[in-house]
Amino acid sequence: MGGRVDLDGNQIKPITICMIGAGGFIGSHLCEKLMSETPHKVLAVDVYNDKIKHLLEPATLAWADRIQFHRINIKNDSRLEGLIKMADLTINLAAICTPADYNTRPLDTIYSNFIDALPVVKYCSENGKRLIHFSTCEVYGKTIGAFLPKDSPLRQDPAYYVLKEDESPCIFGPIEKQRWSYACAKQLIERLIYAEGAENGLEFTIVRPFNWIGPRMDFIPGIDGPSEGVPRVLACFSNNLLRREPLKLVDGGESQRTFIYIKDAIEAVLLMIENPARANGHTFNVGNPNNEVTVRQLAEMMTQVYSKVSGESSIETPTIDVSSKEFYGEGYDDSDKRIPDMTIINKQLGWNPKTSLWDLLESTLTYQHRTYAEAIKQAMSKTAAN
Ligand SMILES: NC(=O)c1ccc[n+]([C@@H]2O[C@H](COP(=O)([O-])OP(=O)(O)OC[C@H]3O[C@@H](n4cnc5c(N)ncnc54)[C@H](O)[C@@H]3O)[C@@H](O)[C@H]2O)c1
Ligand SMILES: O=c1ccn([C@@H]2O[C@H](COP(=O)(O)OP(=O)(O)O[C@H]3OC[C@@H](O)[C@H](O)[C@H]3O)[C@@H](O)[C@H]2O)c(=O)[nH]1
Repeated sequence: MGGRVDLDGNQIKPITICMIGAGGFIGSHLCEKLMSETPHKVLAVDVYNDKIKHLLEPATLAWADRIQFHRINIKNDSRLEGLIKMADLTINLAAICTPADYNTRPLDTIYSNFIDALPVVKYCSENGKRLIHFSTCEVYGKTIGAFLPKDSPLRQDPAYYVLKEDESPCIFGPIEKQRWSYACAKQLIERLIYAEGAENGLEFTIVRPFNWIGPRMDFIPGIDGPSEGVPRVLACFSNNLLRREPLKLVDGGESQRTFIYIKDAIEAVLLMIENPARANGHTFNVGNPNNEVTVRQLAEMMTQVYSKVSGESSIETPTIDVSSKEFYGEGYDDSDKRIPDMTIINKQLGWNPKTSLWDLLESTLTYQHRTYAEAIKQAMSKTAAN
């Protein structure tokens, strides 16, 4: 670890990072990377720590003196400012960020993504601390192309769908489509952070993740999360595959997404952490434009990959269609297509994603099978016995 240098050839000095939401999917991978490959210290803040337990115990771990867990709900805990003051950099990951919540718990969603983030921004600004804030690709909303006639040739023109940090508009649906409560709250906190930078000199970086996926994402309903819970698509489809039930395609599975392997994305975050002069004042798309699929194609690929890694044949009817109203309830809406432009992150940090969709699904579904297959079998035989 000694002699590590940044992109400009300068020695990297160890820093202390206050990581809020460190116990979540992205936080757990970021903590792992920081512990295994850097000398930095982490003050890990979250209400849960199950996903980072392996980094906190036993006390004999090589990095034991570099990571500390603080069980804090940032909504109402006065210890937060002290931790931000102790750190050189704050990374805010805390949020409600599963689409099933946006239209069913819009108040919690808006409070979590805007109101609860306000003190974090304020403490960083007042104490002259650097902030890396996690926003989302959802701030772009729908593409301009989505409003063109279905047969318009302009739909093929990247100018109408590639999402650029410094050019693309943010296009949300009407207020009664509460799906956009999340995107809108994230957009406003981005604008506030930007304004703190412009008016009060806050040193900030905004990250817009484009569907990062991998091990430890969300939960498997009825195993390590509520049976009626609806996680993001990777965990929904994993759950269906593990239970040998059809994968549900919302509104025909026509929406398009680009998926990036969590480990590629974490490389980008580490570059931001260690190259402040290149990252400050910027908003970065972090995604993999080469991994675009429709949700239907994702379902088909996951079915094939799962069959390979589990050794089980796939079921006769691998997918079924379901309406968004049935699946998510009233007020759901969707982003049609999400291709990140990579110019800015490439220029500032020289970063590019590496892992193909097939490869990232193979390693992720191998993890899902190893972690959950036995527990699902037991849970299902218990239900059958009752
Ligand atoms: N995973 C993605 O592809 C993706 C895409 C776009 C944006 N993001 C953003 O990245 C961030 C992290 O996402 P993730 O996928 O790791 O989600 P996650 O739900 O796994 O992690 C969020 C963590 O924040 C914690 N948290 C929430 N509210 C808190 C509070 N009041 N006090 C303390 N801790 C709290 C949760 O307990 C959880 O561990 C979020 O801001 C999300 O909006 C993620
Ligand atoms: O079982 C399912 C689950 C989901 N889907 C569809 O799959 C697509 C992807 O769904 P996800 O649950 O991963 O969530 P989305 O990509 O819509 O939003 C995500 O984007 C970026 C982040 O800010 C959040 O993590 C989340 O809002 C959507 O079109 C959804 O309707 C299904 O067809 N079936």
